[in-house]
Amino acid sequence: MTEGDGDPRRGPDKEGEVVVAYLGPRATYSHQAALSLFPPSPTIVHKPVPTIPSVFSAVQSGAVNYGIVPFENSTNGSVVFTLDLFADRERRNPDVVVCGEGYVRVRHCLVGHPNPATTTERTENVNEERKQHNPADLSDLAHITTLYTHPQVWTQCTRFLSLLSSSSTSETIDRIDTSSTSRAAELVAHDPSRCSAAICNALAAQTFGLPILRQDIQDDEGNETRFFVLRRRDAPASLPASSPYSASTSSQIPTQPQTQSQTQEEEDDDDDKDWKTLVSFTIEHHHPGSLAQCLAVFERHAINLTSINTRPSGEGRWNYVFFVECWGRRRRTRGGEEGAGLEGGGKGEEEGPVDRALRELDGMCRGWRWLGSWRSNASG
Ligand SMILES: O=C(O)C(=O)C[C@]1(C(=O)O)C=C[C@@H](O)C=C1
Repeated sequence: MTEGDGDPRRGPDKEGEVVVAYLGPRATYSHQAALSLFPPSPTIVHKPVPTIPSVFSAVQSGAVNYGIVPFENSTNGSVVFTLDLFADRERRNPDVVVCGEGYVRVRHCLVGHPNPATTTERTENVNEERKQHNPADLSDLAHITTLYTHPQVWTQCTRFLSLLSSSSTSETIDRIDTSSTSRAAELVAHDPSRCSAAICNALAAQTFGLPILRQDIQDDEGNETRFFVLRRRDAPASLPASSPYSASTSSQIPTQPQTQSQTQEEEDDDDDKDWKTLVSFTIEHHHPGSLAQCLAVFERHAINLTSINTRPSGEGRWNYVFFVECWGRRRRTRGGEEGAGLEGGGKGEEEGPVDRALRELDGMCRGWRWLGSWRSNASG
């Protein structure tokens, strides 16, 4: 594996090189997603960038081939930073689409400098025993006055954080948001007061030379985050063959014998099963039923929705962009502008249910955007 230098303007230098941007610095959960979706090889460059917006802009500008962004967490839901970048109110990332997904187990640790008042060689053993026998005993963490982590993390660790607050000797423990969990560890490693701690993963603790004070502090043992792989819409639609999740390495979709009662939509659906699509649209808010009519389009084409999200559209108060994720894939992706008439078809690709649904949606909403279709990699 080669590590990039963190400059989002640095693009693919060598022919055949595939550059994958992720939220850095090293060891973030996004980095872990990047490593599992694009396993290290001489042609893969994993490139840390400082923020989630910089992952989008590196993909949009073509500085990198792919970008990895968190989309939702099993404990606390949607990653609003990512949704806002897809909502793209300022039209900064019009060409960014999703082309893959991956899941990462999220096991948080509290990392930081040990409490000098309770840390001698002898007391360390006592502390260890105390932690094992009574996990609620946090008296060795009484020196912590400031916590750093990514904003998505606080509500994944509510139980531990309330225990920590109630056993703290300081009046309040300040919580400071950071751009990523590894950045939190980096800040704590350089904190001369040694009274701060970060919530991050075990690899980040090791990377920044910090002891792990508590392990597995997330509320849910099975805590997991789903990440998207981004590409430019004019780049190849699939992940490189080296990715374990590329279409060429996934099991082929079995061809089902057509039964007499199978409709055209059901037949198309078989071809596109295992694929997911993300679409955003805006509606006329003052028309009763306009959202229901847009959603009914998917039902008419027998398309199962898997999630719905909203974000403020930025066009007046209480107006929203709706995000619909559904099973199936868009087959026709070339040509004109989204939401202002329909696009031309990809060569040799017949329309499928998603194409037909988008055609209908076009006449029903104010504006819409296809945000990508990809082969699902659901963790079950
Ligand atoms: O900060 C990181 O390590 C990230 O990769 C970001 C992120 C997120 O934004 O959801 C990813 C997974 C966890 O849910 C917490 C933080």
